[in-house]
Amino acid sequence: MEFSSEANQRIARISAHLYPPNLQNSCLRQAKCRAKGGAAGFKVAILGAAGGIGQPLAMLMKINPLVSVLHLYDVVNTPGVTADISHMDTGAVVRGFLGQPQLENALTGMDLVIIPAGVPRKPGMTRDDLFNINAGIVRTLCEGIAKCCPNATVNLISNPVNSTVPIAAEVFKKAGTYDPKKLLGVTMLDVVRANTFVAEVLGLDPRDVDVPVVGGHAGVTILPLLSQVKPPCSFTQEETEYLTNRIQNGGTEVVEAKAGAGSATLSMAYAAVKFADACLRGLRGDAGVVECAFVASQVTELPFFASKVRLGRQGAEEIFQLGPLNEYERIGLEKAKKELAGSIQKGISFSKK
Ligand SMILES: NC(=O)c1ccc[n+]([C@@H]2O[C@H](COP(=O)([O-])OP(=O)(O)OC[C@H]3O[C@@H](n4cnc5c(N)ncnc54)[C@H](O)[C@@H]3O)[C@@H](O)[C@H]2O)c1
Ligand SMILES: O=C(O)C[C@H](O)C(=O)O
Repeated sequence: MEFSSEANQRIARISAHLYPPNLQNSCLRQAKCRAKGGAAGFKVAILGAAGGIGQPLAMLMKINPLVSVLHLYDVVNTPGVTADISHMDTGAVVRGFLGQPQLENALTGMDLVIIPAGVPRKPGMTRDDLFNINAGIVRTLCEGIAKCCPNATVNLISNPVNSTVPIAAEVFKKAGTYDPKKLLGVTMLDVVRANTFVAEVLGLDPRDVDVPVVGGHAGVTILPLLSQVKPPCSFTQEETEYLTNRIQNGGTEVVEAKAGAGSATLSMAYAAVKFADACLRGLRGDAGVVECAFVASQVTELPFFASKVRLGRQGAEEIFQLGPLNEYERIGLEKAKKELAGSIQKGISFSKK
């Protein structure tokens, strides 16, 4: 087979990694066609793309018109997932990368890296029980990001988010590439759940409801600000307690319902795409893109905290204060900060070992 340009040679090399010889020609043909017709847009990598979140997330990002190139990386099964998703007749060019030797190629040139790599919970576990396995996975992947796409925005999904975000920050600091505006822990699922549960109670369409959820992403660190719900409304004490408890335990509700088969994947993929799309609109320069995320923060005395952030060309360009809290929320905030402090410190200590 002859390759006339450097781009074709690259496609052929990738194809040779991913496909048996009889499929390499068709892969090359497809990639060439897509590359020629490829729309202007952002380059996005998903790390952990063959997993329960990764697969539907990859499918939804392939539909996103802001994405021109979609890299799917995992330690297993990416050839199959990539072949499958690449048949969708949408604009993004999809390429698969399998295993650690291909991590650098997966990351080079990316604008946005989304990380759902790592093990999920089983019933009876806390998110912190995932620390021992997921901390090392996140550290390795972030070392790759620091080396190959140090300016990329990172959306970190892997649990425990309250610790993995501090780990990522330490990796980037060590590499000299840390930009706090570009490292975002994904807490969007808490907001998605809060909107849904609050809408149920109010008898509204969830698309018309906006609930800020601040703090972190585990148990009592998930703090819905029900006094700031839009449209403005009020709740009885019983409703407040029911909603706060359901939002804080939404993840556990799914883990128990799945009975050993993992945690939230489909609603998480939806939430991850909603958040990634907001990041891409910010990168494009759209005005007024505001979402909740777990970021480096001065909103409290803790070094990281989830709150509303304005997403722009530089990432989280503005971090909003919490606004007025009622007594119930002030008590919740103190509990959240106490637990968060330990989880953040655990992540930082892991990275300094
Ligand atoms: N932030 C959130 O709101 C939120 C919501 C749901 C799940 N999660 C977390 O997301 C993570 C993934 O959940 P899932 O249900 O998709 O799990 P999963 O086991 O179905 O998929 C994880 C994928 O990661 C891959 N992986 C493992 N090690 C890797 C490595 N070193 N490099 C690249 N890929 C690697 C696995 O091969 C697998 O395909 C879990 O930690 C889970 O707790 C977070
Ligand atoms: O609950 C989990 O373990 C997964 C995730 O963090 C969730 O909130 O669904």
